[in-house]
Amino acid sequence: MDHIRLENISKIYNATNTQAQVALSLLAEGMNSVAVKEQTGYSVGLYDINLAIKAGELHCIMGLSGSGKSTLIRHINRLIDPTSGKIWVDTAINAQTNIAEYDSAQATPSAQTAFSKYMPSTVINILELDDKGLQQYRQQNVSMVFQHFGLTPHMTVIQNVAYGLRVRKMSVSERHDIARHWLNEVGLPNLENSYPDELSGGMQQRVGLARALATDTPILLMDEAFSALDPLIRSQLQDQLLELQARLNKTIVFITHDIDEAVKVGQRISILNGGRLIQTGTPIELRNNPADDYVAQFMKAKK
Ligand SMILES: Nc1ncnc2c1ncn2[C@@H]1O[C@H](COP(=O)(O)OP(=O)(O)OP(=O)(O)O)[C@@H](O)[C@H]1O
Repeated sequence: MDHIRLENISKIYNATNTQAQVALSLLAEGMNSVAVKEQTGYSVGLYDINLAIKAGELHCIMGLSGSGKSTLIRHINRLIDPTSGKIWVDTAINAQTNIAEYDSAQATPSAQTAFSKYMPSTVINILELDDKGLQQYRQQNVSMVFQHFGLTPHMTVIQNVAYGLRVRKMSVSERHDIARHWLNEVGLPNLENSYPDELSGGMQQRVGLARALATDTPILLMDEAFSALDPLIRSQLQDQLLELQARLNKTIVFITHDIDEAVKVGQRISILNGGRLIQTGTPIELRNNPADDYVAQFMKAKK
């Protein structure tokens, strides 16, 4: 069952719609994003991305610097709006959904038609949301873990973790109970009254993870979340994420430029190059059947 589907998503930065059409036409003719930038002056974030992310999968987005990874993930919570395309999200899916049951209850002849034909009321194009709808979508469906943690320095650890719950009409003690639970889950009990700068990088990112998990959203976006950490700590957090994912069953979109990390944590990996989606597959599919040299080089670089 698809949870998120990007349909013909393109993003041309700093261009009006008319200006962007010039860049899009060149891209449609096969010109690469560097040449398009040289010729038009516009940066290509993404071009014609079609990608379905399944409910409950940990999906890695891989690619070199500038390939469009951050641009892609930021479309899913609409920190960035595309130049063109649609973004479908099934808002009926939550982490508690028994995906197997849900799947068999839906007649799904193909992934392509499942969204529009069989789940019309819960599958929404998030680009059509108004401000209130967008706020609600963000609160209920999607949370994010950032590369540089993004913690608020003057708040204690527990206040940081409970922060996302403030918008829900919950008492402080309720919010703190939930925050305490998640701090425990990420292996950080007894640090609730510390401040972020008293913690190591690895601990700060555990707080970032606990904060994202505390909101109980079904979609978790992780943008190079472990990239700033030492290899050993990074590996521990990868293990912890896999262990949590096995229990929580969230849909996780995980950006990394490290193929070893992608192969370790990703059930499927999508590889971007110059704003284009080159290939999506399991690590084994990518290794055995790379779509081009770029993918082959990545898979060869794997330790
Ligand atoms: N705000 C912006 N204005 C103009 N161009 C941008 C902007 N953000 C990104 N770009 C361009 O879009 C392309 C994709 O950038 P993006 O940051 O999505 O790539 P990335 O794969 O996440 O890179 P990195 O690994 O370095 O973070 C790049 O050419 C970049 O220069």
